[in-house]
Amino acid sequence: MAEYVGAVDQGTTSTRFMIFDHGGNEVARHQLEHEQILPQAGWVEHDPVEIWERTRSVIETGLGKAKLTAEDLCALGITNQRETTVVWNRRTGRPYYNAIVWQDTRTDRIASKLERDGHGDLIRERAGLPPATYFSGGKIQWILENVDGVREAAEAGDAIFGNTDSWLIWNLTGGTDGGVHVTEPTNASRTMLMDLETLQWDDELLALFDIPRQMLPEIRSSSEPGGYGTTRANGPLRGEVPLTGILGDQQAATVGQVCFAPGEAKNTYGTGNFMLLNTGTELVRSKSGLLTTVCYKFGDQDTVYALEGSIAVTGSAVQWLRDQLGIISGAAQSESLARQVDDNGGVYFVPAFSGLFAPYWRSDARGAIVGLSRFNTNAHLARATLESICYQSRDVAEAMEKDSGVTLEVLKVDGGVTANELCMQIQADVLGVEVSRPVVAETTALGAAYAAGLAVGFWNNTDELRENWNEARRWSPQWDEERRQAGYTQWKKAVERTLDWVDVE
Ligand SMILES: Nc1ncnc2c1ncn2[C@@H]1O[C@H](COP(=O)(O)OP(=O)(O)O)[C@@H](O)[C@H]1O
Ligand SMILES: O=P(O)(O)OC[C@H](O)CO
Repeated sequence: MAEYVGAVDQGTTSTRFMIFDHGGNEVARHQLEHEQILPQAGWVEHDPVEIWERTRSVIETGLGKAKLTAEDLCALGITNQRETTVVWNRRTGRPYYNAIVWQDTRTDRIASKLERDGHGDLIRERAGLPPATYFSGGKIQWILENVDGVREAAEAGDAIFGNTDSWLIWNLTGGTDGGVHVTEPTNASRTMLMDLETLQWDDELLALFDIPRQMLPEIRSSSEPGGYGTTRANGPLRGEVPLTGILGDQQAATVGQVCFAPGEAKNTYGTGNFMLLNTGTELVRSKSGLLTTVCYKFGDQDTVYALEGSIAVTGSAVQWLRDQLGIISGAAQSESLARQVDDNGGVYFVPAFSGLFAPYWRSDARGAIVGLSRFNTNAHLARATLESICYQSRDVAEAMEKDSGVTLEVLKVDGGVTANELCMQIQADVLGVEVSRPVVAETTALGAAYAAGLAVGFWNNTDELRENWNEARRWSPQWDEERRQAGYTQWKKAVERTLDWVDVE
């Protein structure tokens, strides 16, 4: 009997392969970054061929590090950056264009026209999303309209779309030689093209973007007992392993954090931040700027939904301090620099590089550093950057409490930024709630492994998974209410200053 489950986590900045045992413990991992292609302001692309090559490499090396073979894996799960759009030719296997990444804002005119033409309410009602550059629908439309030959090929059934889950599964299952073209509801719910209730592509939504239905992958479940397909013996695993789980990365982290009960929430701190609250089988429509999304759909069980607060720029603001400003040499130094001061010295930084996502949804916003005086130093800017991560999280937490009626008592956290102890302390202070980080911080890959392992009976049910979760570290609020409120009031003023900056009409 195979004793392990494998998971590929295809993220915004890197691709990881991880192997877990039955206790949810990490057995091996390998990770490789890929290039961030920034052709002009607001555009962000990835090379899909590079992503597939990195995926092959991390699987081969990860398996080698663990001294395991395909026979040791009972199943393979995939989790991925959501929304990022790949269109490729099913006969040649070649992408027509680079992947257009979720952060890319080139479709701002498409999104604002949808609202202007009065289609916003239909999209909000049926897909659970506001018209925004973030989601895949506009990105597919942009490729159809701007890349030669794609529309004809799409109508002929040759040009097909996928998020990176579909792209990798198609390649892992044989590519041009019988690759399967599938996805599942957590990814599909981020396209603006799926009906949240039927979990099927919706013709009325497809018509708004003029997207031929035959481009789209088949929507299966997130944990598929029969499997979507098996890996090929000539592929990176050198053997046939059933592919049985797919989850968008933020939903995977929710599963990895075992938020299986309504009212349980997690916040993942990576390139951006994503707070998800499990709302059970009830579809809660947000009135406060959150997204309604599918949390997971395991086999033929009822669909579980979530409310999500998506924040575009958090960890990537720390990267900006390193790469564009050069005031730190590595992400971890943001902590030591910020610790040189006791507070932000009056400085607030709103990193609205891609406009503002939840709960504002303002593509006309751009970044601002406000409150500067001659007294301020790099240390204040580093501190303001960490605070911006925490204040943006408070914005979405407030919206979540309003929409759901749930009061957050403890926030489960994960992701790269949670290595920053100061940032997590500020988070507890800004929210006024306990913040808790688990022992296995790689909750995204773990969630994909859980989805895959549940499908093949490696784990019997979600109760068994709960037993694998253990707390590693907890931060308690230290600020008094007056300081908390004063800081948040200033933050809201700073956000106001970023709005209505670019003309998207
Ligand atoms: N010690 C740290 N302090 C602050 N930010 C950090 C730290 N370590 C990593 N990061 C940030 O975390 C992000 C990477 O986290 P990760 O969870 O790997 O992201 P993703 O899955 O989005 O690629 C980067 O944006 C990086 O700047
Ligand atoms: O790859 P991450 O961790 O930055 O997550 C990206 C999100 O899925 C975008 O919606």
